[in-house]
Amino acid sequence: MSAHLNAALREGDNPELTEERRKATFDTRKLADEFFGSHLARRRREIAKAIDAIPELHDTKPLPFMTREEKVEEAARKVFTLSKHITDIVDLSNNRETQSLNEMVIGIEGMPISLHFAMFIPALQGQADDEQKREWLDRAIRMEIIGTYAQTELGHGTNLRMLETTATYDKQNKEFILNSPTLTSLKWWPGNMGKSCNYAIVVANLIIDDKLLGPHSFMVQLRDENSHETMPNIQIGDIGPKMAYNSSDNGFLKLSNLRIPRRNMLMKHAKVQEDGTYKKPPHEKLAYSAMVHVRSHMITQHAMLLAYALSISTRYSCIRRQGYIDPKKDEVKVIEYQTQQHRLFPHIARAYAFAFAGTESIRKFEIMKRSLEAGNIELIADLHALTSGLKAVVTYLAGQGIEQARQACGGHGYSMASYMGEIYGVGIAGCTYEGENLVMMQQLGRYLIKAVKSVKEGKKPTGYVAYLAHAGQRHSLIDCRPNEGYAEHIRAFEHIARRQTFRAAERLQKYENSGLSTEQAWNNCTVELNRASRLHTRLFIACNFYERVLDVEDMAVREVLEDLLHLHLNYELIDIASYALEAKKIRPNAVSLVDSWEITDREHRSVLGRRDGHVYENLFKWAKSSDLNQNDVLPSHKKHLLPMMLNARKQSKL
Ligand SMILES: CCC/C=C/C(=O)SCCNC(=O)CCNC(=O)[C@H](O)C(C)(C)COP(=O)([O-])OP(=O)([O-])OC[C@H]1O[C@@H](n2cnc3c(N)ncnc32)[C@H](O)[C@@H]1OP(=O)([O-])[O-]
Ligand SMILES: Cc1cc2nc3c(=O)[nH]c(=O)nc-3n(C[C@H](O)[C@H](O)[C@H](O)COP(=O)(O)OP(=O)(O)OC[C@H]3O[C@@H](n4cnc5c(N)ncnc54)[C@H](O)[C@@H]3O)c2cc1C
Repeated sequence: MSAHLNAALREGDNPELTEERRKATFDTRKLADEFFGSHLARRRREIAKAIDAIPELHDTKPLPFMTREEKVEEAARKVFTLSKHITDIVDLSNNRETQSLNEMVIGIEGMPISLHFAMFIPALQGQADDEQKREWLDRAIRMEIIGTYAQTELGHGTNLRMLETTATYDKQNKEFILNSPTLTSLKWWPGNMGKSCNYAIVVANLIIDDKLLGPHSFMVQLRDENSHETMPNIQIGDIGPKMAYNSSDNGFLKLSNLRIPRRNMLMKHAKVQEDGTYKKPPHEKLAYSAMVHVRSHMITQHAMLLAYALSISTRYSCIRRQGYIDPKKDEVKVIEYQTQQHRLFPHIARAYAFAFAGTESIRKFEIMKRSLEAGNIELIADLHALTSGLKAVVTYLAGQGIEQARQACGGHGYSMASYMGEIYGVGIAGCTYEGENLVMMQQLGRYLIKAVKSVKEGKKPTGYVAYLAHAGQRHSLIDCRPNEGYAEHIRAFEHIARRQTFRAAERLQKYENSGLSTEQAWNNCTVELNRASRLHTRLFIACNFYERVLDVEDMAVREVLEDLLHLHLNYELIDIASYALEAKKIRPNAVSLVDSWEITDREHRSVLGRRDGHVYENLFKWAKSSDLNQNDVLPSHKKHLLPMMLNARKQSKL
């Protein structure tokens, strides 16, 4: 490719990076079109330009230099400023555009209305009936009210059936009485609940006539709409600092026999009539729809966090020179080391693979939503299984990739100037929220076991589990030759996933036959089952990547994506079996592959990942701006250390 076509080339950049960009074999804009989809890629460029022109939307100082209070204030200031400009910049009905705007302006550390958009509005859309939507959804979209999703409690997050918050129906007054009967029943963790929100969808166990009917969703007003003071019978507050996400006020909530009208239970699916008659939802788990919504969107978000970390460390690896490969020549860029390439490139391939899988999971969610609107509940189980597996595998592997990217930056990677610590902290939170990863793996495990049972009954499952019914002709990878093309790799993947799934199913059967209870037998097999879920999900990601690459029209882009696909399939197979690895072809395109993510410096917030590559002068500038450098001698030094030393000196003179 001729250099002038590389959109990332600019005058005045660090020559080390310019040299890299001149080597690109493809147009980074065209690859960005594939990574994001051409509409979003174009819109992201327009959004970045619009933000450049509005100084109030820029960070007032680097976020790592701010205290928690300053971060919370900064996020609130930006949300307010954005509210004046947002409709000029993005189409509010487009989730991914709005998400990109948030990432560029506010960043990844949280903001006062994260949960409002991530769960409060989706829960209303999925669970409120038409009349309730008219009452709350429109106001929520206009941001007249700000809400959150309050489900997790101090004592229970995973096991939703044991939530202790109760909603008892009082027929006489046609009200629900919401109560937190114990310390462990306090709602704990909901984002923005501590200080920012004035409403919450509270998940509570419904009780009618002393009968426990399971978790249901209730609209609760937390604060006065004018004074923002806490409403009577409610206690709320912030749960304190966390590993990351410290711009967000995750909160606690205690409800003391709070009375709310009957119509505050979200009644699109389950219903409670005035006389207390209960109508079951058409699918038992429809009340969990907001979680499935978030899980299906988490895949692209975590692909992006991985992309942030990798573009920082790939660019930095091309300006960092250290050591020699040929002692007669200059010190080399650290990217030249085979180990550095091995450390970074498979994760670059994964970032692309995850982004494509994320686009697919969002597409599947939209299809399920439309079919549900038409009264069809068939797709719910498939989507729950798919998103449970993807959420768990992608958040875990992305976290590993971010940590490798940090280590690839050496000492400077440990400074917050790189921003790696925050990206990692935010990334790994995804392993826990929206369902702890190992628990979500078991949800997919249940689905796989059912599929095995149906294969054994002579049926042919369809969709993502169809491969379980294919007779595995080969029993060992020894027969598998990579020169038969990528389809052969996929078959090897299928073979490994199928073998593990059958192994787990057989072990489960053995324990069940031995007289153990279903639950005990299940617990004895969960390591094997989770392994099967992990392999199944990695097969899905690989397969989706393969099919996606076949669709690419631009030949230069297709070629580089095929290089990544080749690396991905081999690396993943090595990770799950033993196989050959080929990473050298990626080297000339390394910087351009990360440039294609078109992450702006404003969005990166990283000195090491600067697009222009001028790292060292800016690291020095960064260090000088530390609060600790504002005084030559720190007050704390004068107060504690200096007297200590003076005292020691005095003592030694005695
Ligand atoms: C920005 C984000 C901030 C973060 C926010 C949060 O974290 S918010 C808080 C996030 N919190 C969490 O994420 C909490 C995580 N915990 C949970 O989601 C659930 O309690 C559970 C899924 C672990 C178990 O639930 P359980 O004990 O009720 O169920 P079970 O295991 O006995 O299975 C029974 C059947 O139900 C099926 N099924 C289950 N879920 C779904 C679904 N969504 N759809 C469809 N189906 C579903 C399952 O497949 C099984 O089907 P089968 O095989 O019988 O045909
Ligand atoms: C940053 C962040 C934001 C959050 N935001 C929200 C929010 O907005 N709203 C909200 O309601 N909640 C929120 N949460 C809470 C979150 O959803 C829960 O913490 C999460 O679902 C995990 O549940 P837990 O804390 O009960 O973990 P636990 O279940 O206590 O997990 C502890 C360990 O037990 C294991 N374990 C538990 N059950 C099983 C099982 N059945 N089989 C095998 N192993 C098991 C897990 O694998 C894990 O190793 C947030 C959490 C975080 C970290």
